[in-house]
Amino acid sequence: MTAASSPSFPTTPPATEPALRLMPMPADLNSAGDVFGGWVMAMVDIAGALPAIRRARSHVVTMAVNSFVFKQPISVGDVVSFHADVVAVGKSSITVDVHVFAERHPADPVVVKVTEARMTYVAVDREGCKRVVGPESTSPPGGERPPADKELVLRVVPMPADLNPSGDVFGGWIMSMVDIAGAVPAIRVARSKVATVAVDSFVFKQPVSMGDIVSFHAEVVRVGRTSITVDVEVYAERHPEDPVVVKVTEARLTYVAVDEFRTKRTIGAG
Ligand SMILES: CC(=O)SCCNC(=O)CCNC(=O)[C@H](O)C(C)(C)COP(=O)(O)OP(=O)(O)OC[C@H]1O[C@@H](n2cnc3c(N)ncnc32)[C@H](O)[C@@H]1OP(=O)(O)O
Repeated sequence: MTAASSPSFPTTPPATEPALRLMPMPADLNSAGDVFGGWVMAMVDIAGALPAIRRARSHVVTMAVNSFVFKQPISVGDVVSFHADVVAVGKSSITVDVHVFAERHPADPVVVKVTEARMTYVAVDREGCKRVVGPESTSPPGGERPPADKELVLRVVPMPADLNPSGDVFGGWIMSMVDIAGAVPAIRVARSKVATVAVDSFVFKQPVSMGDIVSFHAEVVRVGRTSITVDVEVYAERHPEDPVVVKVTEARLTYVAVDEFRTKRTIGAG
């Protein structure tokens, strides 16, 4: 691949899996009540780095923001998908287009394009010195495969603030992300807000480490009168030089459909 041409961004989400998929929280809002632009910029930077790391098979540093356009605001409750594609590879640099879509209004879901950006990263060795990007590897990551019948609902990269004193990712972080992940399909089925009523089972099978790309796959396994039970499986992709995927957590949670007064409501009843 040679130098990147002018950005040409899609207006609808591509069929490929997103690099990141997140649900912003109230702490991510600005004073106007929309998601803070700095949050979007930070997530675009992380999302763009992921295919760059895979292509480089090493760590990368962000060299430049070539273009960045906020097309629509993002709101709390949106499920935000960051799609990222390598568009050019130089001697040590990798240019990535990131296009961001928000799914909103669970009662009548719509997907809107919210941001598009072009970012350039430089491959670095363990000492932080730039290195030449080698030939592309076409082999997929080794290890386990996420189940085809469970939807990828969230994909997140934990940060140093999410670590416990042992240096692994804090179990509470994983539990909160599983809770959010399970709520995504539950909200779609309920077509309203939901409240978590129970964690039916939760098993930490492997630790999650800094640098892992953590994917949350979920499937609705039961719909009752007011409740929705969801299975969530969590996989971590690690070791960018020789990527491998491991299953780290599995859980079952139950949510209850609630109205605007937080009172339970019958699913499917208006
Ligand atoms: C998004 C968040 O808010 S997460 C924050 C943490 N969660 C909360 O704050 C929720 C606090 N809990 C509540 O507000 C209430 O318990 C509600 C609104 C969720 C439910 O109201 P309740 O009157 O307690 O509900 P009730 O006992 O009738 O159970 C409702 C449904 O949940 C199911 N349920 C209740 N307890 C459990 C349990 N331990 N395990 C599995 N399912 C359960 C019931 O079987 C019932 O399902 P169905 O209607 O499909 O047959």
